[in-house]
Amino acid sequence: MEQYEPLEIIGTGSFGLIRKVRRKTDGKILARKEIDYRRMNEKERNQLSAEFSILCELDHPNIVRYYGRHVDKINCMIYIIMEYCEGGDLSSIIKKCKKEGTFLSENTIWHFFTQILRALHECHYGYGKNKCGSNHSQQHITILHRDIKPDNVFLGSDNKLKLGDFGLSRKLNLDREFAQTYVGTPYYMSPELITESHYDVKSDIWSLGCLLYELCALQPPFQAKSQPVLAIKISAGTISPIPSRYSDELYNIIKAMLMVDPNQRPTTMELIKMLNPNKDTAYRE
Ligand SMILES: CN(C)CCCNS(=O)(=O)c1cccc(Nc2nc(OCC3CCCCC3)c3[nH]cnc3n2)c1
Repeated sequence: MEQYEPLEIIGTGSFGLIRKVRRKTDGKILARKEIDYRRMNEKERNQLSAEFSILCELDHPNIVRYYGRHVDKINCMIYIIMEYCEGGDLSSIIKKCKKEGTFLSENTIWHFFTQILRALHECHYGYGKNKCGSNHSQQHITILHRDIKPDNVFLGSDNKLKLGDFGLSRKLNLDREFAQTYVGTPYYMSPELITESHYDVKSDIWSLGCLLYELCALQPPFQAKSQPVLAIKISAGTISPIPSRYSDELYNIIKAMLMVDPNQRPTTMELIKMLNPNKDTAYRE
């Protein structure tokens, strides 16, 4: 018996669609990603199973919660059940500011940044939660999100930000090999991807820098009409100043994350310490 009542479609993507559903047992509203796996090639099927194994590891208040999955063999559909975020995505919030000619307050930007940073810290340095009973013990795993952008950050009903859509993420095994192929949003593509096409934790930091810049300026730091020109701007790494209403501290953190040399970019731990220099409990809830 289907335990979820389908409601309206929230949005569609390359994978299929995401729909609001109501759980019949307790009426809880959830989000369901619906994928027709007939249309998937081998690589996409592998990426999907990689996404599942990653979703099982992650359990954090600032990461979209994963409730489980169902395979409907008759209709060749795969369903991924996740937490529904009623506040919509950050890209909608940015669009609304642009339309109204308003800016986000510095407080709101720090509040948003701190939460996305905690989510990314969990991905980069968290311990697998093996919620799906996979064999490893509490072992350190590194998960690269690889597609951090305003469309993938949602506002939950607890008014907390949630990093979502690990559809392109990668689990790095212990020797931290580089994830080879890069996919994701060209705007937020890091310089090292343009040159050597290696992706690692510092590439997520670059994308986080682009996101923080866009929360301030309401537009990405690097823009161009064509990919080659965009690549040149990204490799040069020169950014226009953010609106003067924001503090130097905010601009300095953005500049640090947008250093062309990945080694000069801070890790999530260093960023957390910058945000809370005195307290050492910054990364705990
Ligand atoms: C780019 N957007 C403007 C698209 C319009 C759609 N509005 S919106 O701002 O995402 C929006 C509006 C209201 C509620 C929600 N809640 C929500 N959305 C998800 O995914 C959205 C989906 C992601 C892939 C691309 C298509 C959209 C969730 N995934 C897990 N929990 C989710 N909760 C989102």
